[in-house]
Amino acid sequence: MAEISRPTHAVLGQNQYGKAENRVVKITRDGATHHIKDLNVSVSLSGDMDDVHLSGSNANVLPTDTTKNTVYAFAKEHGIESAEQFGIHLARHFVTSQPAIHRARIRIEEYSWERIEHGGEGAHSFVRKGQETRLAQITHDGENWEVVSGLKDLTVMNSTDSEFWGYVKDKYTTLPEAHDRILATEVSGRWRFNWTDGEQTAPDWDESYAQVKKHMLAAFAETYSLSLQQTLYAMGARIIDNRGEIDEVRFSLPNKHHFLVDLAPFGLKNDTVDGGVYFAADRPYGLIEATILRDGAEARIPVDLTNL
Ligand SMILES: O=c1[nH]c(=O)c2[nH]c(=O)[nH]c2[nH]1
Repeated sequence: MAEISRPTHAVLGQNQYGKAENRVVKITRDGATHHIKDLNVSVSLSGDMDDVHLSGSNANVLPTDTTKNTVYAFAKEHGIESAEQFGIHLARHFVTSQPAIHRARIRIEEYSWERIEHGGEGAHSFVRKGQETRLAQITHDGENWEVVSGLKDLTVMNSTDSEFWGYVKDKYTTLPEAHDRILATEVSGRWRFNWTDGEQTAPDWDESYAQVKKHMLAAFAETYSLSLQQTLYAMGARIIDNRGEIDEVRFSLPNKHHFLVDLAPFGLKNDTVDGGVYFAADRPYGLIEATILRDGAEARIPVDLTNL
């Protein structure tokens, strides 16, 4: 092979590779009753990959095509118990079976389906749930594990019990103070587990997810809100206080503004008191983001959740 000359001033930095967005749908048959797991799995591997970048030798490269095949083969051979468990299994496989691969990161989006209830035969018809997308990211370096679970696109609204006033006013401030407003957001959240040692019993991933979502929604509903920031903190703190397996929570919450429409030109009074008519603005939107940590824990979830 011809030696490729190296640029003199260039040094290879962080690199990773793998097959992104493997869409895998697994049907499990239990007689006439079927079950669906519908995932989007992205594999990212790193390790001794200098040669492939610097000299073009592929001797250490497990093809991305193989990583794709592994995702499908594992779904068939081992099934998909939960996104987290499937990701752990894949990450362990890549790191332990390939000497040149020292770190595997598996990202999974899970789309949920619910059964179509009908009078006919069989239980094999489903409708895609329009609610949130469940997320999981599993990282393994041969020794430690990091599992971050989450969700996105969970839209929630409180039609009262929200105020926003007492804020700083400068010469550009026009926002009227609100003593009864709509509070709506599309929750994007991530939470990091303190399970890092593969020898220790792993959490029940599905139960944990269900409980985190329950606490998050209960805190949203039950918090009398003086700002979306306050509601966000209440949501995160409630998770930390109720779920001992979680050390860190991060939220990115767009404030989905609802503005009372001025109906005075039509002789109509429009206020919140007797049920208002609102304009639901899609942009621009306030964007409120924060991390809530267990006391003493280290922040590891990226600040920008689009990077996870
Ligand atoms: O809950 C809110 N937090 C803000 O920081 C803010 N800023 C704003 O204009 N409206 C709101 N609402």
